[in-house]
Parts: sequence; structure tokens; C-alpha cells
Amino acid sequence: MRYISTRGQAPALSFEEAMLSGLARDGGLYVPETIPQMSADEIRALHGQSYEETAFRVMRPFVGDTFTDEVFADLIAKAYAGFGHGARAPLVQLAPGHFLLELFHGPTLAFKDFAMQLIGQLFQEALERRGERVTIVGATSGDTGSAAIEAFRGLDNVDVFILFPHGRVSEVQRRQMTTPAEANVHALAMDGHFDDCQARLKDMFNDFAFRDGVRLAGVNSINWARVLAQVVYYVSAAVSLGAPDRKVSFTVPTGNFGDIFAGYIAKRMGLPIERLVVATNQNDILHRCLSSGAYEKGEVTPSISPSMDIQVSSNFERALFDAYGRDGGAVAQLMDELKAGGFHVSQGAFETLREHFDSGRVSEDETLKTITTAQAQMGELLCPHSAVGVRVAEALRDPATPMVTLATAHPAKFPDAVEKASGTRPPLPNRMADLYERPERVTRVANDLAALQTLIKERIAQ
Ligand SMILES: Cc1ncc(COP(=O)(O)O)c(C=O)c1O
Ligand SMILES: N[C@@H](CCOP(=O)(O)O)C(=O)O
Repeated sequence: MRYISTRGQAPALSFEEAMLSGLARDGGLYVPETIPQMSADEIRALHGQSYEETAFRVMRPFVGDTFTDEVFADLIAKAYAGFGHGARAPLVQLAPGHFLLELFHGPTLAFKDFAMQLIGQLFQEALERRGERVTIVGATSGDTGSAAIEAFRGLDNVDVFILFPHGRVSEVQRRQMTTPAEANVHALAMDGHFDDCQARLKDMFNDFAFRDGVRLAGVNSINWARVLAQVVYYVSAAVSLGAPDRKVSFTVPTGNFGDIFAGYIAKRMGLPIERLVVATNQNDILHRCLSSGAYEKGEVTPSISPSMDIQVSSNFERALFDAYGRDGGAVAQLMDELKAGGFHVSQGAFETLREHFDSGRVSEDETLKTITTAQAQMGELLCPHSAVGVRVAEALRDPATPMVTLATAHPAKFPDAVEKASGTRPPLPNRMADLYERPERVTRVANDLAALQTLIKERIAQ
């Protein structure tokens, strides 16, 4: 299995090389050269299997010879051992034909743990074997950062630097990033918003002297391994609801398009997915694009679902690559136009995108009302991101096809909004009940590439 860049100018890599590289050297994102297929019988054979076994069978064809079967199965087992629910990703019924996929039973209470716990294991194994050390730099609107720090804290061959937008993450998210005491963890509170953090991260990857000098690695969903690990829960949910003999739709609270892109890959592998529905908050570039074809940057507006306060949606590039017939030159040109403000998707590409994706946008008021109603009528306390998903799913779902909404974070990560809507302040699970008492360690940084690079070089030299 080889991985190619969405911009067509970087060398094809193996799974291991793509995983350890993050961004391609032409600025693009790696995608598999071909998408492995699952037959109906292979999907049917997943009925009754554990989450770990499903994960092994779904991901194995993508990994090539990077890990033996035995090692890969063992790393998957270790990745999910710390989850607080035996099913890992349980499905609960919200209403007839509408299900919630709870993805918040991992160590940092968000769906990011599914991928991050696994790639923590994969990185460690690959780096030990190669005798190498890497510097991970990540950009976060709150959840990727906490999950990455949890997965990599204390590892010998990794330093992990996380850029988060100062004052724009929830207190629980911030404390999850700033309270780990391990010396290899560096939480950096940057001036600006998430898109600024992500832009500086990409600048670092595109500065080859810096990139090679610090042996830069990325664990944002620019990293293919992140997307791959997220494909698994689409398969496990669909199988629970009758796949391959029954179609299922998914609604996904969306920001950087990584999670829903994993659903698209599951569909391309042969999983019978009817619709993939993008649910956005008021930062709605994706909804606008899927409605009109215009992908145009707007101002990032802070919301009560802060992890989705994103205007430049990194993984949309992967979807565009397929929609433009895998023409890397066309994608590179679109990304140049994006730097100047935006672009219009061609008619053909727009129709291809609309074959797979629907979309909806939810206001702040509607998000709060959905939390209130879901608790009163469905008995489920939702985080604001999941509420955005539930609202869009209820508006767009077809009663003939089961709809699964992804619950991407635990309500206790966003207690203020949840309490405002429901009157209930969700408690943190016991294992992190002292989070508010732990000392914080954080460095304030400016939105300044050179200063960030100096800080990183100094820290890893210590
Ligand atoms: C809780 C939560 N929900 C939804 C999203 C959006 O996911 P994605 O960026 O993969 O679209 C994020 C951030 O990634 C998140 O942290
Ligand atoms: N919402 C994310 C933003 C980064 O997304 P990623 O999937 O590219 O890592 C976050 O919580 O940080």
C-alpha cells in the first residue's frame, strides 16, 4: 500500500513513512493510492466481533508490512484497554431510527482518543524499531491537543508541542493540556484562533530546514493514520445496525473534516452508507460550500462548540482531491486560491461531493435548545458539538434509513454551556475529578512563526 499526496508533487510513501511525516512535502495531504475493498461477506463476518477485532480487520489492508499481524493486534489491544466502556463506541437509541454513537469514553473524553491512543502506540513501536526521535507539533481547538498529550506524555522518543488558541478553549480542555507534568509535554497558548495555530503548524512543515532539523511529525488529522483509526467506528456502528444488509446514514459535527472524511473512506471501502451529513456551528464554511459550491473563508466566530470554530477545514482537501478525479495540480491551484480568500468548486466536483455529503448549520440558540430537548425527551445529556449533530440529523434524516449521529465529546468537557441549557452541571469522571486542583504549566506565545520555531528548538535542546 502506497500513499500519494493530494497535490501530486511529493514522493509516494509507505504507511510508516506517511504516518511519521504528517504533511506531504508539497504541502498536500497523504491518501492511499487505492482504497481497499470490504466485501459484503467480510462486513457480515464482523457481526459479534469485539471493537478491537473489527479495528484489526478494517485497518490491516492500509498498513502494509509496517507491522506484523501479531504486533498490530497487540498495539490495537493496548490502545483501547484504557477506555471506560467495554463496547468502546456504544450506540444508544435517541428516537425511532435515530442513534447516538458515543465516542467519548476514552481517556480525554472526546472522539480524538480513538485515533490518538492508537497512533501513540504505532509511533512508539515504529520509532523504537528505527532508533529515532521526533518532535510532534500539533494545532488544536481543544480536543486534539488534550488527546495527543495524553497519548504521548512521558514517551522517551517524542517531544510534544501543542498550539492552542489562548482563551478560546474550555477550561477542562485547557487543563487537560496544561496539567500533565511530564517534561516532554509543552502546552503553548497562542494569540489568535485555531486557524492561526493550524496555519503556523503547516508553515513549520513547509520550512524544510526546520522540519528536518527537529525531525517534525504531526498528529493532527493531516496525518493519514488519524483518519484511518476513525474509519473503524463507522464500520462497527453500521454492522450493529444491520450492515451490509441495511443501509445507514451518519451525521457528523464537523470542523476540520477529518471525522466525516473517515466516514467517506468507510463508504468507499464498501460500507453501505446512504448519506454523510456535515453539521456545522456558525463557522459554516463547509455548509456554505456544500450548499453553493463557494469555499470562502469567513471570520472565525467563537461559539459554545469551540472545537468546531474553524474556517479552513484541512481535510476538505482530501475530499476535493477525489472530487477532481485525483488531479493533484487542480487541488494545488485551489489551495493557492484559498490563500487569497477562497474558490468556487467546479460543477463536476460539486456534483461528486453532493453524491456523498449533505450539510446543515446550527445557531447557538438552536444548539442550547437541542441540549435541553435531548435531555428532556431522549434522556441524553449532549455536549454542544454533539447537539449540533443531533439538531441537523433530526432536520435532515430520512425515516426509511437509520441515522447515526456521532457524539464527539463528553458533556463534562463543556459544563458551562451544558448547565446553561439543561440546569445540570455534568461532573467529570472520577479518574479526573481533581483536574481543577492540579497545577498548570503553559507558555504564552505570539502568532509568530520564527519565535515559535526558536522556542521549539531551544526546548528540545534542553
Ligand atoms: C468535540 C468535537 N466535535 C467535533 C469536532 C470536529 O471534528 P473534525 O475536525 O474531524 O471535523 C471536533 C474537532 O475536531 C471536536 O473536538
Ligand atoms: N477540533 C480539533 C481541531 C483539530 O483537528 P484535527 O482533527 O485536524 O486534529 C481539535 O479539537 O483540536
